[in-house]
Amino acid sequence: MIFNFAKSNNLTKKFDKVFYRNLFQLAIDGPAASGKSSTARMAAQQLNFEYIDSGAMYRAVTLAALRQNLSPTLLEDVSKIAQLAATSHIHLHTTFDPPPLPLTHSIPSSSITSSLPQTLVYLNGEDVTYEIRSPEITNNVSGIASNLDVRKVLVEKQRALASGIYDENQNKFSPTPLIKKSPKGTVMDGRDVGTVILPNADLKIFVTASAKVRATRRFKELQQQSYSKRISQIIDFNKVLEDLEKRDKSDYERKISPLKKANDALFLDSSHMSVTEQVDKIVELVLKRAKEKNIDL
Ligand SMILES: Nc1ncnc2c1ncn2[C@@H]1O[C@H](COP(=O)(O)OP(=O)(O)O)[C@@H](O)[C@H]1O
Ligand SMILES: Nc1ccn([C@H]2C[C@H](O)[C@@H](COP(=O)(O)OP(=O)(O)O)O2)c(=O)n1
Repeated sequence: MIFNFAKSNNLTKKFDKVFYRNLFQLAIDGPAASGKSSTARMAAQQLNFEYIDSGAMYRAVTLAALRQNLSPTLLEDVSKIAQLAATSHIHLHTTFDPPPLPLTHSIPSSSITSSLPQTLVYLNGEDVTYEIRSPEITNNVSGIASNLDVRKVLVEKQRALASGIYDENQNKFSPTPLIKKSPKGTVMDGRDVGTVILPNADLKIFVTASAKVRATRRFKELQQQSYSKRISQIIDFNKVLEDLEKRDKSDYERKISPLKKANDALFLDSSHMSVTEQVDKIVELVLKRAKEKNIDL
């Protein structure tokens, strides 16, 4: 099924007004490993907000495309990838109380993050949470994300998700709001949330850190993943840094929706901040903005 964009646009506009009148929208953008998703999830937990990981949706489409041997550089494959983005059921579920990771003697206790919130990602009902973080997907996602047709489809779904009118299980837009629990707002992170997806967000934060700091974070994350999967794998820091800089270049320089700070976004350099400090700062900025705008959180 291909979405009727004109129709879904009208729906989005209509319910943006009705449903989001009193809900807070927080947009967080920034380069890879700046700490967007982990801190956005923790801030969402503290604020009772819904969390939407827009990057996970690009990753899920990349996985679907690679499984069908489709390449974003081949003209004949491009429309097939956009079609896959439209027809795939991508379901995000953030759990604030995840089950503990399997313990092995080789995991340093400092690296166990089981008490942190996690976002489970389902592609057509299959749990692909870990698969979409593999180096193969990471190295191919920029090519898919720079495709205009894919972006049109996913931006539409992301806006509808933030407005509570997209049913991820059915892959359908709904005429009535779907969020069953009552979050006080939405936080979405990505590259174009403040500039394209939610241009009227109540607060926009552009978070970054130096490439070396970000590569160190990714390096530690990859080491931890190989511990928990019980595989001994040599991870080369210079390769992690090189891949990250390559992806930065592609995210910043692409023609469509490049990674860019929105004019009205606040800049947050997390190079010298701990995760807790970063979360506290985000929560503080949200509470301050909500007070200024008379939004009751
Ligand atoms: N301020 C911080 N200090 C140290 N590590 C951090 C910080 N913010 C995030 N991290 C860690 O860095 C890694 C990448 O963070 P993540 O939130 O996935 O980044 P992004 O979503 O921007 O790609 C994660 O392992 C996370 O726990
Ligand atoms: N709103 C978004 C979110 C992500 N993307 C692209 C850019 C990134 O290279 C990929 C993956 O995003 P993701 O946030 O998962 O990547 P990192 O965790 O920051 O490494 O998707 C995008 O183009 N627009």
